[in-house]
Amino acid sequence: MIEIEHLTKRYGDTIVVDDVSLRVDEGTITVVVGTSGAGKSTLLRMINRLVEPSEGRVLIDGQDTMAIPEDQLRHRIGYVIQGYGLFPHRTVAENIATVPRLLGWDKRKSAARVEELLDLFQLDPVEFAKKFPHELSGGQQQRVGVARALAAKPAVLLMDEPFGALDPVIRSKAQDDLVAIQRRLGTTVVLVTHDMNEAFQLGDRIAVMDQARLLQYATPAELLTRPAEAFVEQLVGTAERPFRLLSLLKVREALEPGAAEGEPVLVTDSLRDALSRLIWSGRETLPVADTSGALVGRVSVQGIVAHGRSVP
Ligand SMILES: Nc1ncnc2c1ncn2[C@@H]1O[C@H](COP(=O)(O)OP(=O)(O)OP(=O)(O)O)[C@@H](O)[C@H]1O
Repeated sequence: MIEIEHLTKRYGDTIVVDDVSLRVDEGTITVVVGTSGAGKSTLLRMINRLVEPSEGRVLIDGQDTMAIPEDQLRHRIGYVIQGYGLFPHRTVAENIATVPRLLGWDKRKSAARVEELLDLFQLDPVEFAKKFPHELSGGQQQRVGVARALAAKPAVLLMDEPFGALDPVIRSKAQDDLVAIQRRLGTTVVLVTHDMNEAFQLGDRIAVMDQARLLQYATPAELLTRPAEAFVEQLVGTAERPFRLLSLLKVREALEPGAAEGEPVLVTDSLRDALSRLIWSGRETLPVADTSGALVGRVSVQGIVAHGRSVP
Protein backbone atom coordinates (compact mmCIF):
# COMPACT_ATOMS: atom_id res chain seq x y z
CA MET A 1 0.00 0.00 0.00
CA ILE A 2 1.20 3.52 -0.82
CA GLU A 3 0.04 6.43 1.34
CA ILE A 4 0.72 9.89 -0.06
CA GLU A 5 0.20 12.53 2.61
CA HIS A 6 0.05 16.25 1.86
CA LEU A 7 2.77 16.07 -0.79
CA THR A 8 3.90 19.43 -2.11
CA LYS A 9 6.67 20.33 -4.53
CA ARG A 10 7.89 23.86 -5.11
CA TYR A 11 10.49 25.14 -7.52
CA GLY A 12 11.24 28.65 -6.27
CA ASP A 13 7.87 30.37 -6.01
CA THR A 14 6.13 27.94 -8.33
CA ILE A 15 4.05 25.16 -6.81
CA VAL A 16 3.99 22.19 -9.19
CA VAL A 17 2.32 19.71 -6.80
CA ASP A 18 0.03 21.26 -4.23
CA ASP A 19 -0.89 19.36 -1.06
CA VAL A 20 -1.82 16.04 -2.68
CA SER A 21 -3.02 13.17 -0.48
CA LEU A 22 -4.15 9.78 -1.73
CA ARG A 23 -3.92 6.10 -0.88
CA VAL A 24 -3.15 3.33 -3.33
CA ASP A 25 -4.31 -0.06 -2.08
CA GLU A 26 -2.07 -3.07 -2.44
CA GLY A 27 -2.42 -4.95 -5.71
CA THR A 28 -4.37 -2.21 -7.49
CA ILE A 29 -3.69 0.11 -10.43
CA THR A 30 -4.02 3.85 -9.88
CA VAL A 31 -3.85 6.02 -12.98
CA VAL A 32 -2.90 9.71 -12.70
CA VAL A 33 -4.39 11.79 -15.52
CA GLY A 34 -4.48 15.48 -16.30
CA THR A 35 -3.38 18.16 -18.71
CA SER A 36 0.23 18.77 -19.66
CA GLY A 37 2.18 20.39 -16.85
CA ALA A 38 -0.40 19.43 -14.21
CA GLY A 39 2.31 17.87 -12.01
CA LYS A 40 1.66 14.19 -12.75
CA SER A 41 5.27 13.13 -13.36
CA THR A 42 6.51 15.16 -10.41
CA LEU A 43 3.98 13.44 -8.14
CA LEU A 44 5.09 10.03 -9.45
CA ARG A 45 8.79 10.81 -8.98
CA MET A 46 8.25 11.91 -5.41
CA ILE A 47 7.10 8.35 -4.64
CA ASN A 48 10.59 6.92 -5.35
CA ARG A 49 12.32 10.18 -4.39
CA LEU A 50 13.72 10.89 -7.82
CA VAL A 51 12.24 14.26 -6.84
CA GLU A 52 12.49 15.26 -3.18
CA PRO A 53 9.21 16.56 -1.76
CA SER A 54 9.14 20.11 -0.38
CA GLU A 55 6.49 19.06 2.13
CA GLY A 56 4.51 15.98 3.05
CA ARG A 57 5.51 12.34 3.03
CA VAL A 58 5.06 8.99 1.33
CA LEU A 59 4.60 5.74 3.23
CA ILE A 60 5.12 2.39 1.56
CA ASP A 61 3.61 -0.45 3.56
CA GLY A 62 3.58 1.92 6.52
CA GLN A 63 7.26 2.87 6.21
CA ASP A 64 8.22 6.49 5.55
CA THR A 65 10.29 6.59 2.33
CA MET A 66 12.59 9.18 3.92
CA ALA A 67 13.74 6.43 6.30
CA ILE A 68 14.78 4.12 3.44
CA PRO A 69 18.18 4.73 1.76
CA GLU A 70 17.59 6.01 -1.80
CA ASP A 71 19.30 3.14 -3.61
CA GLN A 72 17.35 0.58 -1.59
CA LEU A 73 14.14 2.45 -2.29
CA ARG A 74 14.74 2.42 -6.07
CA HIS A 75 15.44 -1.30 -5.95
CA ARG A 76 12.16 -1.88 -4.16
CA ILE A 77 10.19 0.26 -6.59
CA GLY A 78 10.14 -0.55 -10.31
CA TYR A 79 10.15 2.46 -12.63
CA VAL A 80 9.23 2.54 -16.33
CA ILE A 81 9.40 5.65 -18.50
CA GLN A 82 8.34 6.46 -22.03
CA GLY A 83 11.14 5.32 -24.36
CA TYR A 84 11.90 2.58 -21.77
CA GLY A 85 15.46 3.81 -21.09
CA LEU A 86 17.04 0.51 -22.12
CA PHE A 87 20.83 0.42 -22.12
CA PRO A 88 21.67 0.30 -25.86
CA HIS A 89 24.96 -1.60 -25.52
CA ARG A 90 23.57 -4.28 -23.22
CA THR A 91 21.64 -7.33 -24.35
CA VAL A 92 18.01 -7.91 -23.43
CA ALA A 93 19.10 -10.38 -20.72
CA GLU A 94 21.67 -7.91 -19.30
CA ASN A 95 19.10 -5.11 -19.34
CA ILE A 96 16.55 -7.20 -17.44
CA ALA A 97 19.19 -8.35 -14.94
CA THR A 98 20.26 -4.76 -14.09
CA VAL A 99 18.75 -4.53 -10.60
CA PRO A 100 19.37 -8.19 -9.63
CA ARG A 101 23.06 -7.58 -10.50
CA LEU A 102 23.17 -4.42 -8.37
CA LEU A 103 21.58 -6.40 -5.55
CA GLY A 104 24.30 -9.05 -5.87
CA TRP A 105 22.10 -11.96 -6.92
CA ASP A 106 24.18 -14.93 -8.06
CA LYS A 107 24.36 -15.62 -11.79
CA ARG A 108 22.12 -18.66 -11.75
CA LYS A 109 19.31 -16.92 -9.85
CA SER A 110 19.53 -13.87 -12.16
CA ALA A 111 19.49 -16.02 -15.30
CA ALA A 112 16.47 -17.97 -14.04
CA ARG A 113 14.61 -14.71 -13.32
CA VAL A 114 15.45 -13.31 -16.77
CA GLU A 115 14.11 -16.46 -18.41
CA GLU A 116 10.96 -16.43 -16.27
CA LEU A 117 10.27 -12.80 -17.21
CA LEU A 118 10.93 -13.31 -20.92
CA ASP A 119 8.43 -16.19 -20.83
CA LEU A 120 5.92 -14.06 -18.95
CA PHE A 121 6.20 -11.34 -21.59
CA GLN A 122 5.97 -13.85 -24.43
CA LEU A 123 9.50 -13.25 -25.67
CA ASP A 124 11.22 -16.56 -26.45
CA PRO A 125 14.43 -16.55 -24.33
CA VAL A 126 16.38 -18.47 -27.00
CA GLU A 127 15.59 -15.81 -29.58
CA PHE A 128 15.57 -12.64 -27.48
CA ALA A 129 17.98 -12.94 -24.53
CA LYS A 130 21.07 -12.09 -26.60
CA LYS A 131 19.52 -9.39 -28.77
CA PHE A 132 20.30 -5.71 -28.37
CA PRO A 133 17.55 -3.09 -27.94
CA HIS A 134 17.96 -1.71 -31.49
CA GLU A 135 17.12 -5.17 -32.86
CA LEU A 136 13.67 -5.10 -31.21
CA SER A 137 10.37 -3.57 -32.30
CA GLY A 138 8.85 -0.78 -30.19
CA GLY A 139 6.40 -3.20 -28.57
CA GLN A 140 9.19 -5.65 -27.71
CA GLN A 141 11.34 -2.87 -26.22
CA GLN A 142 8.36 -1.80 -24.14
CA ARG A 143 7.95 -5.32 -22.77
CA VAL A 144 11.67 -5.56 -21.96
CA GLY A 145 11.41 -2.20 -20.16
CA VAL A 146 8.57 -3.48 -17.95
CA ALA A 147 10.33 -6.84 -17.44
CA ARG A 148 13.44 -4.99 -16.29
CA ALA A 149 11.41 -2.93 -13.83
CA LEU A 150 9.88 -6.12 -12.41
CA ALA A 151 13.14 -8.11 -12.24
CA ALA A 152 13.76 -7.81 -8.50
CA LYS A 153 10.09 -8.50 -7.73
CA PRO A 154 9.21 -4.98 -6.56
CA ALA A 155 5.94 -4.59 -4.68
CA VAL A 156 5.41 -1.22 -6.38
CA LEU A 157 5.72 -0.32 -10.05
CA LEU A 158 5.70 3.32 -11.21
CA MET A 159 5.01 3.93 -14.90
CA ASP A 160 5.27 7.29 -16.67
CA GLU A 161 3.50 7.25 -20.06
CA PRO A 162 4.74 3.67 -20.59
CA PHE A 163 2.72 3.12 -23.77
CA GLY A 164 3.14 6.62 -25.25
CA ALA A 165 5.39 5.51 -28.10
CA LEU A 166 3.31 2.54 -29.26
CA ASP A 167 0.87 2.49 -32.16
CA PRO A 168 -2.80 2.00 -31.20
CA VAL A 169 -3.04 -1.74 -31.92
CA ILE A 170 0.12 -2.72 -30.05
CA ARG A 171 -0.75 -0.24 -27.33
CA SER A 172 -4.06 -1.93 -26.62
CA LYS A 173 -2.37 -5.36 -26.46
CA ALA A 174 0.37 -3.97 -24.17
CA GLN A 175 -2.30 -2.53 -21.84
CA ASP A 176 -4.14 -5.86 -21.67
CA ASP A 177 -0.85 -7.67 -20.99
CA LEU A 178 0.03 -5.24 -18.22
CA VAL A 179 -3.28 -5.84 -16.45
CA ALA A 180 -2.91 -9.63 -16.80
CA ILE A 181 0.64 -9.59 -15.43
CA GLN A 182 -0.23 -7.12 -12.66
CA ARG A 183 -3.16 -9.27 -11.52
CA ARG A 184 -0.96 -12.36 -11.56
CA LEU A 185 1.91 -10.82 -9.61
CA GLY A 186 -0.23 -8.64 -7.32
CA THR A 187 2.00 -5.61 -7.99
CA THR A 188 0.76 -2.19 -6.86
CA VAL A 189 0.94 0.11 -9.89
CA VAL A 190 0.83 3.90 -10.24
CA LEU A 191 0.71 4.94 -13.88
CA VAL A 192 0.78 8.44 -15.40
CA THR A 193 -0.93 9.14 -18.71
CA HIS A 194 -2.72 11.96 -20.52
CA ASP A 195 -4.91 9.44 -22.37
CA MET A 196 -8.36 9.10 -20.81
CA ASN A 197 -9.10 5.86 -22.67
CA GLU A 198 -5.99 4.35 -21.13
CA ALA A 199 -7.03 5.59 -17.69
CA PHE A 200 -10.44 3.96 -18.01
CA GLN A 201 -9.04 0.74 -19.40
CA LEU A 202 -6.39 0.29 -16.71
CA GLY A 203 -7.38 2.15 -13.57
CA ASP A 204 -8.98 0.61 -10.51
CA ARG A 205 -8.92 4.22 -9.41
CA ILE A 206 -8.16 7.40 -11.30
CA ALA A 207 -6.53 10.55 -9.88
CA VAL A 208 -7.35 13.68 -11.89
CA MET A 209 -4.83 16.53 -11.62
CA ASP A 210 -4.94 20.08 -12.90
CA GLN A 211 -2.54 22.92 -12.16
CA ALA A 212 -0.74 21.10 -9.37
CA ARG A 213 -3.93 20.11 -7.54
CA LEU A 214 -5.65 16.76 -7.19
CA LEU A 215 -9.23 17.45 -8.26
CA GLN A 216 -10.72 14.00 -7.75
CA TYR A 217 -9.57 10.52 -6.81
CA ALA A 218 -12.23 7.93 -7.51
CA THR A 219 -13.19 4.77 -9.36
CA PRO A 220 -13.79 5.14 -13.11
CA ALA A 221 -17.57 4.72 -12.62
CA GLU A 222 -17.66 7.44 -9.93
CA LEU A 223 -15.72 9.85 -12.15
CA LEU A 224 -18.32 9.35 -14.85
CA THR A 225 -21.42 9.57 -12.74
CA ARG A 226 -20.27 11.99 -10.03
CA PRO A 227 -17.52 14.27 -11.42
CA ALA A 228 -16.33 16.59 -8.62
CA GLU A 229 -15.83 19.62 -10.86
CA ALA A 230 -16.70 20.86 -14.34
CA PHE A 231 -13.06 20.29 -15.34
CA VAL A 232 -13.29 16.58 -14.48
CA GLU A 233 -16.53 16.27 -16.45
CA GLN A 234 -14.89 17.93 -19.43
CA LEU A 235 -11.78 15.77 -19.21
CA VAL A 236 -13.86 12.58 -19.00
CA GLY A 237 -15.51 13.70 -22.27
CA THR A 238 -19.24 14.30 -22.06
CA ALA A 239 -19.99 12.69 -25.44
CA GLU A 240 -18.08 9.56 -24.44
CA ARG A 241 -19.68 9.08 -21.01
CA PRO A 242 -22.35 6.45 -21.77
CA PHE A 243 -19.90 4.39 -23.82
CA ARG A 244 -17.21 4.56 -21.16
CA LEU A 245 -19.76 3.49 -18.56
CA LEU A 246 -20.86 0.55 -20.74
CA SER A 247 -17.24 -0.50 -21.23
CA LEU A 248 -16.85 -0.74 -17.43
CA LEU A 249 -19.89 -3.00 -16.99
CA LYS A 250 -20.10 -6.68 -17.85
CA VAL A 251 -22.84 -8.53 -19.72
CA ARG A 252 -23.65 -10.43 -16.52
CA GLU A 253 -24.97 -7.13 -15.09
CA ALA A 254 -27.60 -6.77 -17.83
CA LEU A 255 -28.45 -10.46 -18.11
CA GLU A 256 -32.13 -11.21 -18.80
CA PRO A 257 -33.89 -14.57 -18.67
CA GLY A 258 -34.93 -16.20 -21.93
CA ALA A 259 -33.49 -17.39 -25.22
CA ALA A 260 -32.34 -15.50 -28.32
CA GLU A 261 -31.06 -16.20 -31.82
CA GLY A 262 -27.51 -15.62 -32.95
CA GLU A 263 -23.87 -16.05 -31.89
CA PRO A 264 -23.72 -15.82 -28.06
CA VAL A 265 -21.84 -13.09 -26.21
CA LEU A 266 -20.02 -14.01 -22.98
CA VAL A 267 -21.08 -12.99 -19.45
CA THR A 268 -17.57 -11.54 -19.09
CA ASP A 269 -17.76 -9.35 -22.23
CA SER A 270 -18.28 -5.64 -21.64
CA LEU A 271 -21.71 -4.14 -22.31
CA ARG A 272 -20.05 -1.89 -24.86
CA ASP A 273 -18.82 -4.89 -26.84
CA ALA A 274 -22.22 -6.59 -26.53
CA LEU A 275 -24.00 -3.46 -27.81
CA SER A 276 -21.57 -3.26 -30.68
CA ARG A 277 -22.35 -6.89 -31.59
CA LEU A 278 -26.11 -6.26 -31.32
CA ILE A 279 -25.94 -3.21 -33.60
CA TRP A 280 -23.73 -4.95 -36.12
CA SER A 281 -25.85 -8.12 -36.25
CA GLY A 282 -29.07 -6.09 -36.62
CA ARG A 283 -30.70 -7.97 -33.71
CA GLU A 284 -32.60 -6.69 -30.67
CA THR A 285 -31.35 -9.56 -28.47
CA LEU A 286 -28.42 -12.01 -28.40
CA PRO A 287 -27.93 -15.18 -26.33
CA VAL A 288 -25.43 -15.09 -23.44
CA ALA A 289 -23.04 -17.94 -22.58
CA ASP A 290 -20.97 -18.41 -19.44
CA THR A 291 -17.24 -19.08 -19.66
CA SER A 292 -17.85 -22.83 -20.06
CA GLY A 293 -20.02 -22.14 -23.11
CA ALA A 294 -23.39 -22.96 -21.46
CA LEU A 295 -26.26 -20.62 -22.38
CA VAL A 296 -27.47 -18.66 -19.35
CA GLY A 297 -29.90 -16.07 -20.79
CA ARG A 298 -29.85 -13.12 -23.16
CA VAL A 299 -29.03 -9.41 -23.48
CA SER A 300 -31.09 -6.79 -25.28
CA VAL A 301 -30.36 -3.40 -26.83
CA GLN A 302 -32.98 -1.87 -24.54
CA GLY A 303 -31.50 -3.49 -21.43
CA ILE A 304 -27.98 -2.32 -22.29
CA VAL A 305 -29.04 1.23 -23.15
CA ALA A 306 -30.70 1.48 -19.74
CA HIS A 307 -27.33 0.69 -18.14
CA GLY A 308 -25.66 3.53 -20.07
CA ARG A 309 -27.90 6.13 -18.43
CA SER A 310 -26.45 8.04 -15.49
CA VAL A 311 -29.76 8.06 -13.59
CA PRO A 312 -29.41 5.29 -10.97
N1 LIG B 1 13.20 20.57 -12.16
C1 LIG B 1 12.23 21.48 -12.40
N2 LIG B 1 12.44 22.79 -12.20
C2 LIG B 1 11.49 23.70 -12.41
N3 LIG B 1 10.24 23.39 -12.82
C3 LIG B 1 9.95 22.12 -13.06
C4 LIG B 1 10.93 21.08 -12.84
N4 LIG B 1 10.36 19.88 -13.14
C5 LIG B 1 9.09 20.16 -13.52
N5 LIG B 1 8.84 21.48 -13.48
C6 LIG B 1 7.57 22.15 -13.81
O1 LIG B 1 6.56 21.55 -13.04
C7 LIG B 1 5.35 21.50 -13.76
C8 LIG B 1 4.78 20.07 -13.70
O2 LIG B 1 5.63 19.20 -14.44
P1 LIG B 1 5.30 17.66 -14.61
O3 LIG B 1 6.33 17.08 -15.53
O4 LIG B 1 5.15 17.05 -13.28
O5 LIG B 1 3.89 17.72 -15.32
P2 LIG B 1 3.08 16.58 -16.07
O6 LIG B 1 1.68 16.71 -15.60
O7 LIG B 1 3.75 15.27 -15.91
O8 LIG B 1 3.18 17.10 -17.57
P3 LIG B 1 3.32 16.28 -18.95
O9 LIG B 1 2.06 15.52 -19.14
O10 LIG B 1 3.49 17.39 -19.97
O11 LIG B 1 4.54 15.43 -18.82
C9 LIG B 1 5.64 21.98 -15.17
O12 LIG B 1 5.18 23.29 -15.30
C10 LIG B 1 7.15 21.92 -15.25
O13 LIG B 1 7.63 22.92 -16.09
